[in-house]
Amino acid sequence: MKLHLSAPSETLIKSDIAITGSKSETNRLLLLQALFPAIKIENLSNSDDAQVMQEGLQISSGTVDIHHAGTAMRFLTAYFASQENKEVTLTGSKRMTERPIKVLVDALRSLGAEISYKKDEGYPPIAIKGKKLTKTQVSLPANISSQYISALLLIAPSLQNGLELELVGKITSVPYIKMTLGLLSQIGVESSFEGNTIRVSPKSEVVASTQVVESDWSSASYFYSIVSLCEVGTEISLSAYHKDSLQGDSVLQEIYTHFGVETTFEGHRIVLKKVGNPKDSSFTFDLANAPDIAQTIAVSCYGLGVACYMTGLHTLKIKETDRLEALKAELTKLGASISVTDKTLTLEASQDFVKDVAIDTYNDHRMAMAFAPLALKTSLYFNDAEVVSKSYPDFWRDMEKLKFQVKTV
Ligand SMILES: O=C(O)C1=C[C@@H](OP(=O)(O)O)[C@@H](O)[C@H](O)C1
Ligand SMILES: C=C(OP(=O)(O)O)C(=O)O
Repeated sequence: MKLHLSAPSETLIKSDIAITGSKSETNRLLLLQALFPAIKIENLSNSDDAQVMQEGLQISSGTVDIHHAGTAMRFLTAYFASQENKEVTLTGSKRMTERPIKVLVDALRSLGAEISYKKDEGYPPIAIKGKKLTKTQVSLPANISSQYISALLLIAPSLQNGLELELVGKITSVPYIKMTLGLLSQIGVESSFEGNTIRVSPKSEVVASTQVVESDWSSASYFYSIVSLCEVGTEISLSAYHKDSLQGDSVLQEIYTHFGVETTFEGHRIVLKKVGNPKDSSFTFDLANAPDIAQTIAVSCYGLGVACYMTGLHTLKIKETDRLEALKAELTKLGASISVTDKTLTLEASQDFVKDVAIDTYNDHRMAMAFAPLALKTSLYFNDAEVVSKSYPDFWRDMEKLKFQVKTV
């Protein structure tokens, strides 16, 4: 589906949007629910990634296709490896077969798991014969993806003696590890995270509880970007959020103050208000703790005509696409001066927006959604605009609620 997107006729926006549950929290809780059926979940993410996770958890044998969902791939690998009577092949989209899984497979094998590669060593598809995992200690590199660590932590309470993880190297995407431990704590599982060691206690059953998923902060990022590019006075409210979020992307509240966006809580709604212009002409951000909002911020900076230098982007190359190269290609088409390394991005200040560029989305939901706010500066086309469903199926409908003109072409 190709879309044409142009700005609302009025760029002083006042609107309310409801966002569904965090896909990261949802996919963790779905796995925990499979291990501990006393858990009930509310405000589930309606994303494709949560859907494939739910479907995957129903299967006991045969092939599970998790499409583009990184968390589902990694979390289900650990789950099936620890389930004695299940035997599956886990596969996914072409891109998924290029996203590394060796660190997790090695760690699970060292715990006693039986996993083999069906094609390329180190990458999906993988065949898993579930087994009772009896070892209790494992050491793994922590600088490639935190999802490997979260996957092990999620199955840890179901192992007879719990698990001790030794994290080697610089730990990346730390808030996602803390989110996993936070959710374990919410269901009554004890853990500790000191230095490079994480310990999780075993738990044979949990007390029945209803876990209400907080809405997705990564999805909120696109509205932060929109508000930053609108007139002073613009106000968008989003539901439902907490001040004490488990999601690292809630750092948006702080980051967007630099671009004149103020966040206030009204009960469980956040109100994003444009109160002024960017405080500087050049910004530096380290996004090692919040990699999923890098694209949003880069495009906001371009739209605002400010320069930015971003570090901590080493995980971007192995996500839905090589996000650094994709950002470079699409921003360059729009007229930007941008350079990237394998972990940084440098954008020069400029405000020359080429009109009606067709943004390529590279099977990456965040490429589409991150560029959409730029329609406030110049009209754009989006190729394969349906990619948004990976995390936010209602995205284009919500853009229409804000009175953006969304036309299928
Ligand atoms: O655990 C999670 O839910 C996630 C962890 C992050 O991945 P990395 O740890 O690979 O950076 C993030 O990019 C991804 O969207 C979701
Ligand atoms: C990187 C992402 O997802 P995943 O790794 O779970 O595919 C994302 O949603 O930005």
